[in-house]
Amino acid sequence: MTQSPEVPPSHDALRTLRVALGERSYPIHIGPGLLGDPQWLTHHLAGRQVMVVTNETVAPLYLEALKRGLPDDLGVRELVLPDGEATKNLASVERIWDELLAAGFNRRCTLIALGGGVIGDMVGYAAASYQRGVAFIQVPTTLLAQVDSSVGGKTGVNHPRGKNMIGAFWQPRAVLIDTDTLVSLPPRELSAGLAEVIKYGLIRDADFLSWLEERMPALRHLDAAVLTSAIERSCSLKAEIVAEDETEQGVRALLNLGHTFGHAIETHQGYGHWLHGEAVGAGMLMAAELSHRLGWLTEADVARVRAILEAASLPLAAPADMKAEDFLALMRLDKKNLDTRLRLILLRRLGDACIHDETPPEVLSELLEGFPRR
Ligand SMILES: NC(=O)c1ccc[n+]([C@@H]2O[C@H](COP(=O)([O-])OP(=O)(O)OC[C@H]3O[C@@H](n4cnc5c(N)ncnc54)[C@H](O)[C@@H]3O)[C@@H](O)[C@H]2O)c1
Ligand SMILES: O=C(O)C(=O)C[C@@H](O)[C@H](O)[C@H](O)COP(=O)(O)O
Ligand SMILES: [Zn+2]
Repeated sequence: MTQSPEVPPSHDALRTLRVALGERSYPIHIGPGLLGDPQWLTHHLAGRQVMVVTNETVAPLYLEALKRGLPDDLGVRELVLPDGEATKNLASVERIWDELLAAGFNRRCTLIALGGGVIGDMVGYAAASYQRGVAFIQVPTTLLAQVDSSVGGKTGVNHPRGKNMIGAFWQPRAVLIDTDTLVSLPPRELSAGLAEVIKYGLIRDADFLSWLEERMPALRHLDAAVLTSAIERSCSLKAEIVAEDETEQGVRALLNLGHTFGHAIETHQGYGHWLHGEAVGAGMLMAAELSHRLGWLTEADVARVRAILEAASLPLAAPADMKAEDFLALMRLDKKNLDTRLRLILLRRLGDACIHDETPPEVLSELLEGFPRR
């Protein structure tokens, strides 16, 4: 991951990072006012057939601005889907396939995902599967999508029995992060995004964790400079991990801290009641508590995890209607598991995560039974 020479001198506030994946490498442009500026999107189009896919919340806010950043003579197609995690399913992907076929799109088409992680994951999967793979560009408009889901090429949809169970690794051609889009983001969604930002500090960067602890009020007040630095650091850490292990054979699994518990919560709730970031927030506290029970984190470490999650206004308890057995049944289906062992991402220290498949079942059960409910 390097600073790219593509940064034009006119954009002082602009940063460009690179995800280094050989011939599939791509830039992540980060800065204010990028939507609508023709120099960022045009260059990454595969050909003249372009479809922007977004949702009914994001379209009125940013679709026109995005289209101003595309050549006038393209006749860009638009598809506006319903909003919500509950729509992240194959039926929505089928709608995208149908529109592409109806418009006569061929293998040189480009899909542009404009929205949060739900749109990004679904459009990425539609791109991965349409005619066995076409180009796509991520234009993430939530904090969560800007720091996490738009980078790294995990695409897919939920199944009623399990989160993200159907999908593919398929990298975008570019990621365009216009930080101005965060001004319209509801506070609850901002907090959800902060969960994934905190995750990077917990798994790999203790200095970043301390930096975040000091700046949580500024982040929650949408301080542009602080938010941009947090986005840049998060993308940089994720790009580094993805470049090392694109298809999660090893180190990439660390990005799943809190997710084994969090995905169980989302699936149990039927998707969309708890936000992904909220479920991951509670899941990271569960992982921290378990790491303490295994003798790795101190009580003071766990208190720090709880405090930063609380400062980000994230839940510190699991759903009231979820029993330990509900967690265990869903966790057994987790994609990280090999054979019959549960594989969890735990913390040896703050800033140092590990993959662990030897948690004694009674220790896990005690954690699940004793963890607070709300
Ligand atoms: N592929 C990955 O690596 C990866 C990583 C993390 C999360 N995810 C997935 O991402 C999804 C969560 O993404 P999310 O948190 O962005 O949720 P989301 O896509 O549902 O967006 C959250 C809400 O914000 C709205 N919205 C989007 N941009 C807005 C803006 N600028 N102003 C106002 N409202 C806006 C959306 O319409 C939606 O209502 C989950 O499905 C999760 O599994 C994937
Ligand atoms: O990019 C990754 O790798 C991640 O695990 C990032 C996670 O934040 C994200 O929620 C991802 O979609 C989870 O992937 P899954 O393979 O556990 O479904
Ligand atoms: Zn996540």
